[in-house]
Amino acid sequence: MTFQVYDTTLRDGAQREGVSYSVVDKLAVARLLDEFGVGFIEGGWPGAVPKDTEFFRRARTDLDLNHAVLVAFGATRRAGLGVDNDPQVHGLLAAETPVVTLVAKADLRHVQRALRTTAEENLAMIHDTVTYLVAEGRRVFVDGEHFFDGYRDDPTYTSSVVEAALAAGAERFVLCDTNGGMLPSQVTAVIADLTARLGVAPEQLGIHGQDDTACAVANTIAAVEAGVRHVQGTANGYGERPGNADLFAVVANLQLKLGLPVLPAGCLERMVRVSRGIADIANIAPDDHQAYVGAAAFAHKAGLHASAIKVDPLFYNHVDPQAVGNHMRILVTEMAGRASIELKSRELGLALADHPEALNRVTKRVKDLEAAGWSFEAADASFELLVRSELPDGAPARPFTLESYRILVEHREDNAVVSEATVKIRIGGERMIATAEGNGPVNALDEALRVGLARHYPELRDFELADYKVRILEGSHGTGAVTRVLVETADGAGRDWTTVGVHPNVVEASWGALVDALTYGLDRART
Ligand SMILES: CC(=O)SCCNC(=O)CCNC(=O)[C@H](O)C(C)(C)COP(=O)(O)OP(=O)(O)OC[C@H]1O[C@@H](n2cnc3c(N)ncnc32)[C@H](O)[C@@H]1OP(=O)(O)O
Ligand SMILES: CC(=O)C(=O)O
Repeated sequence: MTFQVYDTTLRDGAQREGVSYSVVDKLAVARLLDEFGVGFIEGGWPGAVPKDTEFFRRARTDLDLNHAVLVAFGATRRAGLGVDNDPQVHGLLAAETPVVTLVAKADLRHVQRALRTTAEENLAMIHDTVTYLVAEGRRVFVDGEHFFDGYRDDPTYTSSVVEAALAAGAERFVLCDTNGGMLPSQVTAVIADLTARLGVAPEQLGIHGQDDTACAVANTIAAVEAGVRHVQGTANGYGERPGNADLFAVVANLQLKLGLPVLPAGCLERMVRVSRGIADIANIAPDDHQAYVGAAAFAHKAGLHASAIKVDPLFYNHVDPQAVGNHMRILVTEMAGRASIELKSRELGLALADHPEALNRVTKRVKDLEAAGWSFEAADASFELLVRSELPDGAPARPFTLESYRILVEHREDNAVVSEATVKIRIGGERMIATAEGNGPVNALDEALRVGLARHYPELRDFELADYKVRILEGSHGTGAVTRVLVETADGAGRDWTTVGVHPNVVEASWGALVDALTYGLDRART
């Protein structure tokens, strides 16, 4: 039986608190998932959720899928109602998908107390709905809701649910850990017990894990190791409560650890792009620390790690980051040793390794500055200026020399608060005095500096202050508090860079970061 990778981002993933996709969003997510190479995209519950009904209607004309087929999700017929007369079942047919997934109760307690029906009627609901849809030409999967809890409480009844679904023509019966309470060893044991009890092949089963014990991915892998060949999950693990099994981690583990080629060739390398694309559409900030796809998934901070990575990157990476479309990064912080500094410099195109004395000096300066409050981890541009200042060619010269700056903050009668900055600078032999207003002292200072530099450096027109972060750091060893400012600057051509400044005075800390930002940006624009 072929391996089935089944995505439910658009149905179970949309059950995450705070997520609300438009139809256009859903279509865009489906395209990304198709690019990623999943076999099945569960688009939603047509007939129950109006947006999902519309999604399936639009999908017929607007989606041109290469790898995946669309799946409509819904429930078995209602208790006591003929399947022919159940509007919800009609909604599933009207979606015109080749596959339908039915959620069915697999725990007798739910049957009796939540559905308020009998054990037999639940089996009949499953039988009737599956046979009806199969007769209508649909491939049918059955999601056994609360399968594992039901099996623990009453394995005989829960097994009869599996049997009923498969006997009626379901292609796969999906074991759902709906409450997400399972552990991998328990999943393994239940699958062995169920398959022995029923004499079914594990390949006829699927797995759907919720992440309430933070074991959804592990449970999914355990199920595959027990023979299951259908895995369900969502992009980035989005889903109800803590979420679902993260399909990216599941698929990467299957391909890279278990050697199962579950995606078409070339698709795994798209994983980071697809993950971030879906995060954008869902309007959820990507989790930098997410396994495989996070920006920090292959970021190394400890000096000892970097020294081994210099010998072989795989000494501290569990896989080649490029296999999933990610890349390794070396972070320069107080925990850096010479190897980290050398690797980071190499990443920036600087041959520090050829200058061992300079390497020693940079390492010492980084450690001293970090101890004083600097942070180079996110400020590559300041780090580059520092390294270059120790190399024979030197750092780029500052575009001006400062005579002085002054800032006034004015609280006016109408309660408006306006800042005004004046900078006095020299460019070559020329003395410039420039004044500007801003909505805050740093904004005013930035504006005044640009006014002063504009005639000599017209490129500055395209630079903009994209982000500004301030952090007050507690003093240590008898020193007072200092302020760290990170400034992100963009050049309007898709490039941005970050610089850092530290000082007890927030304006002076900002000034340091601003001057680094302009020095770095102008040098890059002119070389
Ligand atoms: C584990 C999961 O995540 S499964 C996916 C769950 N997703 C959703 O619930 C999102 C979409 N849901 C909806 O839009 C609505 O809940 C609807 C349209 C499905 C149903 O809405 P309503 O008719 O107003 O019913 P309500 O939500 O209050 O209750 C669910 C009904 O479905 C019945 N039901 C629940 N599970 C099943 C099932 N597997 N098979 C058949 N009927 C079921 C319940 O018994 C209840 O029936 P009742 O109204 O006769 O008591
Ligand atoms: C079907 C499903 O989403 C669950 O049981 O968790």
